[in-house]
Amino acid sequence: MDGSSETNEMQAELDSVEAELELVQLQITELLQKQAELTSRKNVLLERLGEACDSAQPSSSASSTESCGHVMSKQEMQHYDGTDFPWSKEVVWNLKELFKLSKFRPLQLRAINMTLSGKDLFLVMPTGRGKSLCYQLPAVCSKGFTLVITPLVSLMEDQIMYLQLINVPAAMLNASISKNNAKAVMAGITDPKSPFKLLYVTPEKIAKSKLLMSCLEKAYKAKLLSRIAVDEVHCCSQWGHDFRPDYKLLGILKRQFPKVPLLGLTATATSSVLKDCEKILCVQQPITLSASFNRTNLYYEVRIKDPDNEASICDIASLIKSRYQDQSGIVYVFSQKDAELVSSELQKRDILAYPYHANMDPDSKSRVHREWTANKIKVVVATVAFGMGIDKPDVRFVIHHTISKSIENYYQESGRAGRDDASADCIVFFGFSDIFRISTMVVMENVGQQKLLQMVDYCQNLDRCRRSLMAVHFDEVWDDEGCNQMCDTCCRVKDYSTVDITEHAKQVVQIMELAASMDEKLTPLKLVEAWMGKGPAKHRKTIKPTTLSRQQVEAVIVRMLLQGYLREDFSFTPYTTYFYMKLGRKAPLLKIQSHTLSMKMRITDGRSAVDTSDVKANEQDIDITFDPIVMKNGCLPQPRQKVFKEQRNQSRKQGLKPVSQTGKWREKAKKHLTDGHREEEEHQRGCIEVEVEVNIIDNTGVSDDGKAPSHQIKYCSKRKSATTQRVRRKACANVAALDISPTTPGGPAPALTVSSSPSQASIISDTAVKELCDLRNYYSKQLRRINYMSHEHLEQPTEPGVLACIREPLRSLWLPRRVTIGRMARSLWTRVSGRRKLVHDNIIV
Ligand SMILES: Nc1ncnc2c1ncn2[C@H]1C[C@H](O)[C@@H](COP(=O)(O)OP(=O)(O)OP(=O)(O)O)O1
Repeated sequence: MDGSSETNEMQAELDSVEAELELVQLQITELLQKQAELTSRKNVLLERLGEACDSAQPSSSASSTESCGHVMSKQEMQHYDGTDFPWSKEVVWNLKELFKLSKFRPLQLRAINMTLSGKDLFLVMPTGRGKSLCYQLPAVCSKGFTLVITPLVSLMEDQIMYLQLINVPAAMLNASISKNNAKAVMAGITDPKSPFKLLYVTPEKIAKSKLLMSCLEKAYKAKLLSRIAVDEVHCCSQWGHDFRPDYKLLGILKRQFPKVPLLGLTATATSSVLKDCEKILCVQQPITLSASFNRTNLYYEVRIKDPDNEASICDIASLIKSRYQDQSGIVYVFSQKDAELVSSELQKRDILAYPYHANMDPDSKSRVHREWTANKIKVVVATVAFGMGIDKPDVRFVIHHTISKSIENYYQESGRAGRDDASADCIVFFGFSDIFRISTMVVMENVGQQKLLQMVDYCQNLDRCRRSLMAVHFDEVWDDEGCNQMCDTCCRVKDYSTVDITEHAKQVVQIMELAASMDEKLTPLKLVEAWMGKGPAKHRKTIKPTTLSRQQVEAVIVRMLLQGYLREDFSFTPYTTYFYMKLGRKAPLLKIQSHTLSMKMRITDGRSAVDTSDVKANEQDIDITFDPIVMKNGCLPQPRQKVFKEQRNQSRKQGLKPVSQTGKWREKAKKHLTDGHREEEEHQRGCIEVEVEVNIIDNTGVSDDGKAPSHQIKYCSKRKSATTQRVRRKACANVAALDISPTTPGGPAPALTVSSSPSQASIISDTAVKELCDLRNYYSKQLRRINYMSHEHLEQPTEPGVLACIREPLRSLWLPRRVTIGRMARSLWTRVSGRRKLVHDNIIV
């Protein structure tokens, strides 16, 4: 054997050893993960066991549970549940006579006694459990007034209306009140007779009004400022889901008024978010009281959504008509367009439903809200804009037409049901394509993808009670027994069986590998189709079509995604986000003989199956909703009308050629390029020409949580082409001047017009130069700010050191939304590199 073949053999063996090592490493990681899960479960159980023993022996000593910052024994805690405080009689009297409530809910009395004792407190209580009472009642029992910081004017108005109704004097200061009114309120702050017991202000007011701060200073000196309540306190922290920059400046309150007790209230805050809030608000070792998030009166259920949008709305309509006749409810949808569509479809089916979304004028919004509250409207079909401040006690159902983007969001939204403690239902319609629809929207968020997958897991996981899956997100354990058959998984436990899906998963991996070998990327829909024996034959070759139903196919793919055998792959252009499937980290494990993968599925007639109606629906020609997932500004193409399906089927029957071979294509390519779709075309090489309607929604148009990007195009038809590089060049050359004219968010006119065919004189257009200058100015401004603030922080004796000087300025630094800056940078890069390439290719010099 010569030297070189020996080297080759050694190299080959090394490769195989390395591959094996990689597999072993994966198995170790899996086992470690399992170990971590079991250990954390063990710890929780031990803690609960300890608690159970403690409560069985009340005299035994003390372990601190609910106190986070400040260590307080259990006995000490329980002491605050008593009614032997100097203020207790007044508190109980006011509860009954003023607030007309018969008794306190869990933790309310403890929180009230603690804040009346002058302690700083964080109160974490589920939405609708009565946090407001914990500062309203103490306000009435104290001298002077309580300052309440609230993020929304509508929330303030709601509270003031309610307080006026029960004869508690309250005032507010915000941009919507008249100058005279504001003057009177300012005077009231320092009035020893305290004309109001509660003063509601926005955080912006605290940050910007020097007059307010000086009035509060005087009130503090005169001992009239009895308490500070910070509602939605999680808004202080960037790690919370609803960060507001002005909340960051509220630390001034505790610095200026150190002796005034502070009460922070929130429905959603993890311990790390609270730690952050503690620092931002400058409170020293506050006590944290956390009420259980388990809403025992809510029944949780997940239903599989029909892929056909119309059919899915039909399902919702018949559900409402059969189960909730004449009852009040909410249907949450993904987009404003969905809100309009679903509400009008429900109306057609005699359901009194109205839409609610951020793009409606304020009058229409408040009319819908008012009439729904007064039971004149039965159902509100809403985006997430219908949120804070919704406090209708008798909401009997909350249906999600599309899954929420995280468990926390779902908990909040579904939590609007059953606030009167009577039973209510929370039902999600879980659709395969919705996962990717939302995925592309949250891709720019910090842990958006991770949170979405947790929500998907909630919908798909039949191993555990829905409640217990939700509890993990609130650092709680809700036993399956504790669910009391109040979720569909617990109710139908006998209908489920664990199925070995290893062989199915292997087939999926084969299809993915085949696609990779052809240098092709598969969208989720293409993967489903290929596995089911549909779509281009090259995607499956010798791989046998699966015998599973479409719904099972989707379930297996989702399972593989959740477990890391598959993963998402995004591809970005300045205008579009593309979504594909990729083999995940764990995929190689499926090559090991002994490795198995299983999941629970519903059993009917001895086989894991789905409703026959669903199978039927699946056997119909499916829509090409995301083929590939062409996202315009974070929004997926919407299902087309039947007419388009027919057109498409017809063209399929006729047999389609790659469009680059048709003369017609050139015309189209030219048109599309002139329409400014050049970047999209680049991503569509190797695709079959199909008609897809792309739903592009502008900044005001997607899902009302501000994630919508910028272009103001409503709808457009788009062609996915099999164009080649050569064709594109040619088309490009045919086009004399190519204008890309994006519109700025909310602005009607195109903000920029960049010639993509640079003249002899300018390699980079004026607009691009302007953009570069703007970007440079922006960064130099931020840099100046960092310098300035670093200097300021170095001079602060409380937080010395280099770390503080770096961390603090960065904390309060204003940055544009991630999406905006990402898009700006990408757009700029595309243009600059495009021009650089042109120069390089000697096209223009
Ligand atoms: N002890 C009680 N007994 C009966 N009802 C109560 C009690 N305390 C409060 N409520 C009612 C009053 C309201 O209608 C409802 C919700 O109270 P509220 O203070 O608005 O909740 P919250 O502030 O925790 O919710 P959100 O997080 O939505 O702001 O509960």
